[in-house]
Amino acid sequence: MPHREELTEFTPEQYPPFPDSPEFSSVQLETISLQKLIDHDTTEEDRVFEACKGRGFFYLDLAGPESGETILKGAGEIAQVGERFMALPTDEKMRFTPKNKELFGYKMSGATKVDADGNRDNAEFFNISKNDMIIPNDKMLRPWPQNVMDAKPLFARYSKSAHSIGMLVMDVLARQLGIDPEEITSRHKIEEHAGDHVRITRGPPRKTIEMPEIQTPSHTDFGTITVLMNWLGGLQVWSESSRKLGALEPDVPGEWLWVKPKRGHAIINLGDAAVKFTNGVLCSGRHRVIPSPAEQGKWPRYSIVYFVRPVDHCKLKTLKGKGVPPADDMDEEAVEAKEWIYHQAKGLGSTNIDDK
Ligand SMILES: O=C(O)CCC(=O)C(=O)O
Ligand SMILES: [Fe+2]
Repeated sequence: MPHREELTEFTPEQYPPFPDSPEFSSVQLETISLQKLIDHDTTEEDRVFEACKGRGFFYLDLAGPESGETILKGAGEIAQVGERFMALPTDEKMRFTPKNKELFGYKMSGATKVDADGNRDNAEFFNISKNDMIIPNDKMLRPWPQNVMDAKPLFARYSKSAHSIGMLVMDVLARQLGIDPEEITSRHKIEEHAGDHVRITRGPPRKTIEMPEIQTPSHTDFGTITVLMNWLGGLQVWSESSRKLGALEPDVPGEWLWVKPKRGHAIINLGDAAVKFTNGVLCSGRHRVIPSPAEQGKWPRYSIVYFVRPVDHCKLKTLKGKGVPPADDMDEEAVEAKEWIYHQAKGLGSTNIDDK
């Protein structure tokens, strides 16, 4: 295994700050304290509810609780695992492409269409299944690269912490909406198989000042809630919130606004399953990733995402609650989460997922 000195790509201590220029207009997001949510601070609970009904994105201050510290420290350690994996030859990485209608494994750069003209993305990512990381090696459902196996306890710890943070927020939202919190917890049991994964993304340094490349195309996340850690700019959100699911391009007029990385904080955003559960009361914000701005663009960009998703065999439907407008699908047999996520991913132009 290479020594620490050989890791040269993920060097957050060297990154210049996000440019302070009106050219790079950024979005104002609320900052919520994880500690206050754990303490059931009602003002903080109201604030998180408002943020999730609005844009569906907020910063989460991770300082204090053990789960927060695990994410803070663990994200950097996972990025180092990612740097080692991304440095492997392409043939080696392609041994881990997704199978079985799942999104776990490696996606090479260019595997996703970014627009109707068929232009392609230019970031690679690797998705590591939560379930395989939290069970003994002989029970795992697929092979993993040696450097992921070497860091399995780290992935297990990270997945459990991110999942618990996501569930804490969802519990607050359920109570605010009068949804029985058990309807949410039973659909997100950590030990049950789900599409949850840690995603390590690497985007290459920017080629030109005009930055025409798209690292991750315009999308809303498919799952319930996402815990994102990044160190360089590049993430953008669409200025207007929209609750329509699926389209590649924003369907309401607006503009892309930068989301400044904030040290010590995760960026939390809701996904389409949260919209579905609440019949559109909660919002899954549309976002994309382009190369980092100005001087920051000289570095390859790493991000570490954890997607909390409903368990494979639960029903994806509107839940009952006094704050949830009734919907047609409330009492009928609904589609199962695994199938629903597969179709959402296909609809986004992913060509690297397979139904075999
Ligand atoms: O890299 C980022 O900052 C965001 C990535 C993202 O939106 C995703 O992987 O769904
Ligand atoms: Fe995303």
